[in-house]
Amino acid sequence: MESVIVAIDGPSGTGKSSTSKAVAAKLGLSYLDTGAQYRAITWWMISNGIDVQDAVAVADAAGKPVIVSGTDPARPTITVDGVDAAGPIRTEEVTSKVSAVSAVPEVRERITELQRSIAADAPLGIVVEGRDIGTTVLPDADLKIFLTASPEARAARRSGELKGADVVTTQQALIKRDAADSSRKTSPLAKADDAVEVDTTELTLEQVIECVVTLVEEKRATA
Ligand SMILES: Nc1ncnc2c1ncn2[C@@H]1O[C@H](COP(=O)(O)OP(=O)(O)OP(=O)(O)O)[C@@H](O)[C@H]1O
Ligand SMILES: Nc1ccn([C@H]2C[C@H](O)[C@@H](COP(=O)(O)O)O2)c(=O)n1
Repeated sequence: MESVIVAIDGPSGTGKSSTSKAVAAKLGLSYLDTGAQYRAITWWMISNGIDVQDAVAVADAAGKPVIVSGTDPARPTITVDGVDAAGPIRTEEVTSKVSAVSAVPEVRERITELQRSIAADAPLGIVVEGRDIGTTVLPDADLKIFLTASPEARAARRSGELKGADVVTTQQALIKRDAADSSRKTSPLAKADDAVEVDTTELTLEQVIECVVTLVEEKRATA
């Protein structure tokens, strides 16, 4: 079967990771969480005492950490300089600083290059999820999906994950991060012109997965 490249973009909490992992597992494809890579470089900056608001310092250090992503959808991994970073990259501190670090062009250049080489090496194809995959990283992807959901639905999903987190505070934090990610100069969060938009507000995760699997199969059938 022909290799297939699927790009899944969208704001925070729309279901990109859950959907991408499940679709990749069902179709026997590799999986790449590009948000984890931006979180990993942010964690490295914090751990090395770099002021993330100092874009020049972040740019100067952007080439230093060695980031390795494992692409098995059943067990995605991420290491920084050989250290497992899966836990540390999910802290509140990293979440609050990742938009500043990922807005620095030198960071994006470095991570984009890494993403393209991982996608090119995937033997049967890959599902890559993020914010700029369809527009910038893989503009020739076979299928582009842009997931959306209302801020209320996204906040409710996230608060369910972060046990006991206040929904209003969670919603405000999501909106703030999306605004920063959408307004940066270099490859902002955006829907590609040829992406299929799927509003997940009223859909279960299983329905979204089924919808994307069908779109991939249709694409393959007409290729
Ligand atoms: N359609 C859905 N209905 C209900 N819950 C969902 C749906 N899609 C995802 N979820 C849940 O919402 C939460 C966030 O999903 P996920 O991490 O996949 O979103 P994301 O878009 O990758 O977010 P981020 O960009 O912030 O990493 C998870 O707990 C997931 O199980
Ligand atoms: N392709 C991407 C993926 C992610 N980012 C940045 C912006 C996000 O706020 C952050 C964390 O992503 P998440 O783990 O929430 O998916 O990483 C980006 O700029 N480009």
